[in-house]
Amino acid sequence: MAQINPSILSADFARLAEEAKAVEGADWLHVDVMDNHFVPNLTLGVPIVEALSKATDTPLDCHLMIEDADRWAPQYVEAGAGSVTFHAEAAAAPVRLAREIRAKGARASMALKPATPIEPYEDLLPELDMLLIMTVEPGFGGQAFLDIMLPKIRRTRELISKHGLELWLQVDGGVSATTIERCAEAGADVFVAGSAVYGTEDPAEAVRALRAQADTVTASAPWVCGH
Ligand SMILES: O=C(CO)[C@H](O)[C@H](O)COP(=O)(O)O
Repeated sequence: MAQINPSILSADFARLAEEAKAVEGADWLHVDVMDNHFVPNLTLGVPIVEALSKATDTPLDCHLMIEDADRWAPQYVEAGAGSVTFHAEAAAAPVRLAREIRAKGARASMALKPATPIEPYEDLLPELDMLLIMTVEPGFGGQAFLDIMLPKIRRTRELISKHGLELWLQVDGGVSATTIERCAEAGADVFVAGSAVYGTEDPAEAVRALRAQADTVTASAPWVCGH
């Protein structure tokens, strides 16, 4: 079954606890951590992740768009994140970092910006629980989906199948009712959606509708491993 992870980047930051509760049927809550260095935007850090983890039963999927990921990522596990995604472009030692995240008890995930190819990371895939392919340049919600990322999603799904891995394949950026099926057909099974969830009157219903839409594709996909 497809997973839908609402991105709190599109939520009301003055009411984060309520906004987290508004999507409690979601699989994970996607938390965008930005440092104004790795991306040209600044959001939140460890103390807010710690507070959010106490405010909701939905597990936190923390996406670190920050420099010096090796130093900071383990602190997000300690703050309560169930999954921590670091960027390949920001990690000095991605294998060591993924092992540290797993050893601390969270799922380890690595993200690729649009211009970063998957091929140099093929041998690292067994070290990861999830691979995130950015379908916009990271930094802001509400951007248009980059169709040119679909071949990379397809190639990544082929590598996952080739190695027989149970790795989740997440897409983030511009995911909506008009793009989610294309992502699912290409091989994604975890979908981050910001404005397509929080930009609606009923965020919980938006999550259900997106999941149902993605499931029309993933239900018959040969690569679904029943998560
Ligand atoms: O990581 C992100 C931006 O860097 C956000 O998660 C993403 O953009 C979600 O917003 P939307 O669904 O509106 O594109």
